[in-house]
Amino acid sequence: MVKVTVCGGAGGIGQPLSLLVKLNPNVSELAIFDIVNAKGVAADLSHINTSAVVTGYQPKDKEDKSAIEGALKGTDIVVIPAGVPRKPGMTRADLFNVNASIVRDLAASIAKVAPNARVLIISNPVNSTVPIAAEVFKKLGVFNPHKLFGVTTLDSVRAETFLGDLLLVSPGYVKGRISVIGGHSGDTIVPLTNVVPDINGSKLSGEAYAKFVHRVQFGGDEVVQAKNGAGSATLSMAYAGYRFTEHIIESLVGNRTSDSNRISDSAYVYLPGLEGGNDLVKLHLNGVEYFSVPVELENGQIKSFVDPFTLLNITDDERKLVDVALKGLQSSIDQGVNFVAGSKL
Ligand SMILES: NC(=O)C1=CN([C@@H]2O[C@H](COP(=O)(O)OP(=O)(O)OC[C@H]3O[C@@H](n4cnc5c(N)ncnc54)[C@H](O)[C@@H]3O)[C@@H](O)[C@H]2O)C=CC1
Ligand SMILES: O=C([O-])CC(=O)C(=O)O
Repeated sequence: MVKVTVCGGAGGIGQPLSLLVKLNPNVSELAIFDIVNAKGVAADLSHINTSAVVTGYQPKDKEDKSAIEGALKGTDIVVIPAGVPRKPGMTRADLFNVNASIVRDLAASIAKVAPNARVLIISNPVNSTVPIAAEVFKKLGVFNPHKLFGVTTLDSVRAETFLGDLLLVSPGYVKGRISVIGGHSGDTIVPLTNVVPDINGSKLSGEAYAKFVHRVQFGGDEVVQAKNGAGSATLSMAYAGYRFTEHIIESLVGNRTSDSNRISDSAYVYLPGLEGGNDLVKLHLNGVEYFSVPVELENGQIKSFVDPFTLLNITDDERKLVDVALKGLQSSIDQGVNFVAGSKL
C-alpha cells in the first residue's frame, strides 16, 4: 500500500486527479496539499467508500511549513500540479515567473521530509520545472534521477486520440503503440508514428501527417483557446497524470497489469543519471540532458529507458523534428538551472 501526496490538490487538475487516486485500491493514504481549500477537497473525497484515507493540509500563512511537511511525511509518491495555468496569448514559458518558485520551494520541502519519494511534476513549464526540481535536489544532496519525472503523458494521450481519428481506429487500439518524445511545449514535442508496422505513419498523406504533428504539438493551445481565459487542460490532464501515477503505483506494489507488448509511457527525465543516458545525450541529443523518453519502471523508479534512436525506427522527418526540439529545450533547461543557482534554499 502506498501514500500519495498531491501538491496543488485543490486545483483544476488536482481535484479530478485526486479523485482518481482515491479510487486506487493500492493507496492507503491520499494527502491533499494546497494553499486554498485543501481541507474542503479532502473532506469531500473522504466520503467516497474506498480504502484510501484522505487528509488535507493547508498552510496558515507563507511562513507555515507544518502543512507541507505533514502532507509529505512518509509519502511514497508526490504529484505536483501546483501553480498557475495559461490564458490565451501566453506560452507555457510565460508561467515561469510564478511557477518556478512554487516548484523550487516544494522540491526543497520534499528534499527535507520525503527524500526517497517519487516526484511527478505537472506544473508548467515542464521543460524548466523538472530541471528546477533536479537542481534543488542536487544542492540538497538527495537527487535520484530514477525517481524524478516530468509528466508528459498528456502528449501521448493526445497523439493516441488524434492518430486514432485519422486512421479510423479506436484510440484504445493506438494506446501504447506510438511514443511521444522530446519536451512538453509546442515544437519541443515530437510524436513518433512508426513504431509498429500496422499503424504506420507513412499511411498518412504528407499533409495529414503535418496536421497530426501540429495538433499533438499545439493541442494544449486548443484547450486554452476554448476555455477562453478560464485555464488550460484539467480533465484530460487529470486522466493523463493519473495514468502515469498508476504505472508508478503498480510498479511499486508489484502488480503491473499493463499490456507488456505496449511501449511504456514517456516521461521527461535527466538522462545522464540513467544507465546509457550519457551516450544518448552525446550521440543523438547534441548535449541536451533532459528529454522525454519511454521509461520502464521497477519499484516506482526508472529501471531503464527505451532509446528511441535505435529502437523506435525514427524517420528522417522525425529526426528533423527532434533537431528543432533540441534548440528549444536547451534554453528552457538553462533557465531552470540558472534560477536555482541564483536561489537561496
Ligand atoms: N504537464 C502537463 O501536461 C500539463 C501541465 N499543466 C500545468 O499544471 C499547472 C496547474 O494547472 P491547473 O490545475 O489548471 O491550475 P489551477 O489554478 O486550477 O490549480 C493550481 C492549484 O495550485 C495551487 N497552488 C498555487 N501555489 C501553490 C503552492 N505554493 N503550493 C501548493 N499549491 C499551490 C492553487 O491554489 C490551485 O489550487 C499549471 O502550471 C498548468 O500549466 C496543465 C495541463 C497539462
Ligand atoms: O497548454 C497548457 O498550458 C497546458 C498544457 O501543458 C497542456 O495542455 O498540454
